[in-house]
Amino acid sequence: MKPLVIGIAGGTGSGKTTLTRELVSSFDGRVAVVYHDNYYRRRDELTYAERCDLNYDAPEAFDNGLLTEQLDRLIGGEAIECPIYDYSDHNRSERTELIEPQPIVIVEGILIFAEEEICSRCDIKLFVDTDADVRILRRIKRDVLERGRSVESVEAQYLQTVKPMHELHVEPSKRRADLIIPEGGGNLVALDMLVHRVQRQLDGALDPAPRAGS
Ligand SMILES: Nc1ncnc2c1ncn2[C@@H]1O[C@H](COP(=O)(O)OP(=O)(O)O)[C@@H](O)[C@H]1O
Ligand SMILES: O=c1ccn([C@@H]2O[C@H](COP(=O)(O)O)[C@@H](O)[C@H]2O)c(=O)[nH]1
Repeated sequence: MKPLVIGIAGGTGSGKTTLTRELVSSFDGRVAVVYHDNYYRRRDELTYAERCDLNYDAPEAFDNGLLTEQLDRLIGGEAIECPIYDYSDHNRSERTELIEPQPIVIVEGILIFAEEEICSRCDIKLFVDTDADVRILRRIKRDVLERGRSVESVEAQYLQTVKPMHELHVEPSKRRADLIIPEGGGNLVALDMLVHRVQRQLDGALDPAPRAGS
């Protein structure tokens, strides 16, 4: 049977990964996760300083051809060797990760609904909605502690690219979502409803992607 593909989008720091982890633990062993971030383009031709100045919040920053090709293979029941991205180096690492096919495939990333070819492959589209001030506070903390950045660099990047690209690409893509979840994985009511819905689809009690009026 074709796996159920769940897309999880939302701004940086909104809580996408937290929601993804909640779903993975709710459907233990039955979920494959594909992070759009792992498909940032390889930029070996640039120096580290040049890579620091790139715009990582526009759709062109990603190798969407590779993502859709690998996603289709996963949906078709094949394992994939997914690239692994190194945020500290602003480049794709040499390592890959084996992802086995599962009944549920989660695709997560800030811009997945801004890309028709990814959006159209998602049976359930979730958008995690969190206020911008909360997101930037979380991002400063995470980027300094986990991604090797200074507070000054996070501030500069946020004002130069992250915020304008969020307003141009991420926020409008919210319209394509089936469900908007305030605060993502911290929203226990939404999580509970979502888990029940996914379970019913796995049980075959619902059409794969039912639409109003259909
Ligand atoms: N509902 C929440 N309440 C408090 N902190 C949260 C909540 N959701 C996520 N966080 C924290 O915010 C940070 C960013 O969350 P994460 O899920 O990684 O966001 P994203 O994947 O959208 O960038 C993490 O440190 C996470 O623990
Ligand atoms: O080299 C890079 C690649 C990406 N980023 C930033 O990452 C976020 C997306 O990750 P979230 O986990 O959704 O926050 C995006 O806003 C990019 O700006 C980076 O800083 N450097």
